[in-house]
Amino acid sequence: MTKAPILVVAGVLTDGDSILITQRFDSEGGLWEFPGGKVESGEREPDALARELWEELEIRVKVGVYLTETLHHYPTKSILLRSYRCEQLEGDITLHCHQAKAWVTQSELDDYLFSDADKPLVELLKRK
Ligand SMILES: Nc1nc2c([nH]c(=O)n2[C@H]2C[C@H](O)[C@@H](COP(=O)(O)OP(=O)(O)OP(=O)(O)O)O2)c(=O)[nH]1
Repeated sequence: MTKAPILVVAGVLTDGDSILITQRFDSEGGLWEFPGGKVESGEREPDALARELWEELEIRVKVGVYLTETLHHYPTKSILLRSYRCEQLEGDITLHCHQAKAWVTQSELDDYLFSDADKPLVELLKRK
């Protein structure tokens, strides 16, 4: 039987022309992604995203417009990745769950290796 996909929310924060991306630890594959995480049972997606960005980056955000979703099947699990624009309200970014962060322009996104689930979002951001 196929397992239900894991619902994951990801935030796209911008500063001028730059977009924030974060890198998972090498022990987790070392790929780049958009910060966020799993939605807990009963949680609204924007609340989950705001919680994750606080836990992962120590920033308070306002979750804005929904961008896109991708259903991606990894060998051991399926992820439904739903992304939203976010606006930083408070705090200085402190990494708790990633080994690095980068602020990149649209054209620089291609220089980073993203999780497969993120590729449609990356393509969307390159066109925006
Ligand atoms: N946050 C995030 N996760 C992503 C992205 N792309 C992608 O495939 N994933 C996957 C990696 C993980 O398998 C899953 C998210 O798990 P996570 O470990 O970040 O979430 P979490 O903080 O709630 O996890 P945990 O407490 O259970 O460890 O989604 C992305 O852009 N952002």
